[in-house]
Amino acid sequence: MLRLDGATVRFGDRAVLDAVDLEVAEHEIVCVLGPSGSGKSTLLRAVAGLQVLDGGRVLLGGADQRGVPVHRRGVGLMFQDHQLFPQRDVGGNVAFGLRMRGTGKAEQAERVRELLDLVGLPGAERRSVAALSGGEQQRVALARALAPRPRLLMLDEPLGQLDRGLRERLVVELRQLFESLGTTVLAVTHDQGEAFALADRVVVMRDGRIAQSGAPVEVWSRPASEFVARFLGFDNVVAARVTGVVADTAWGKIPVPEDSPQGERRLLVRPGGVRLVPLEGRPVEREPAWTVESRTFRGSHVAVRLRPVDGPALDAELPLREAPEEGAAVGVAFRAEDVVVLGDELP
Ligand SMILES: Nc1ncnc2c1ncn2[C@@H]1O[C@H](COP(=O)(O)OP(=O)(O)OP(=O)(O)O)[C@@H](O)[C@H]1O
Repeated sequence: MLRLDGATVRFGDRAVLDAVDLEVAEHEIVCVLGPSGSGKSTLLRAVAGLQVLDGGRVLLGGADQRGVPVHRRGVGLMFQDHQLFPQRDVGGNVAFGLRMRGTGKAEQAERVRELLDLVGLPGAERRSVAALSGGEQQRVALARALAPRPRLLMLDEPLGQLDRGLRERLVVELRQLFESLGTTVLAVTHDQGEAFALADRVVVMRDGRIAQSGAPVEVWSRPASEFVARFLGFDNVVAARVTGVVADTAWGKIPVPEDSPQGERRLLVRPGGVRLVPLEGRPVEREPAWTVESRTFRGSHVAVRLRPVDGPALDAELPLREAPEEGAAVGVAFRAEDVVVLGDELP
């Protein structure tokens, strides 16, 4: 459906998109994720035809889009601030793309009715958009983008301004809607939760390049690099020397999965993979105690920060009944399946 081939955009001497290769298959939902300024919006704009490439190609359905204007690309766009027309009612907004294409009045009305049903606003045609809540405006913007049946729907921070509860509900609705319609979607967001809930595949960007691409569960469980791990909020990263299935670190010897990269590496320990073990009966000189520096109740678990005798702090996630008091001395063990030996950063 969509292919980017070495797509490059420069502002001055800085490549904001740096030879990006990306494919999106028909019916696939791809979310581009990355910190502010990593080039996500520029990528969308390049696909839409709002940004000219300095190098490489954008292909839609196999056809090079060089010189093809925005309205001829057959893509639907939905931006963060909705950009609804305040002087038009809901129906007028949803019908916009259809009017532009010269669709007949009766067909427009039928399609608008169908889309408002679909996005959960049945019968809202005559309502004023100014009187809608943020979530309702978002639905109208979505209906408007879907009305002309675009072959590719592109969303830029689609739920950006809404409050968290509403976002979490809408993201589930969006996914169900796109699945039932078979819509091909390319979305960008800086919110990992949103990307992981919505996407079949996530693409993590850094400085105009793709740092990792894969199914949500794959990226979550095996971040490719320290950058991706930290971007996903994993802070338990430590230098390690890996030999076979054991890593030597400032946190002691840590078991690692079989077939892990060997030698001098960075190592990620997911907080859920830290276990506490009783100190009694253990030779203290071999297994020095850790101190519980802080504990924070997080609802479903307790986040415990542990400090070794010498070395960086380690975060653990424990069930409430297992969480020790602040200041307690504990022993620590690691589950190999929650340890990831990180790959090298891209050059
Ligand atoms: N027209 C422009 N002229 C100069 N620099 C630009 C222009 N548009 C974007 N940039 C720069 O390109 C970089 C990437 O911008 P882009 O909007 O693609 O990032 P982003 O990942 O979408 O960020 P955000 O999450 O903050 O929207 C930024 O550093 C931005 O300042």
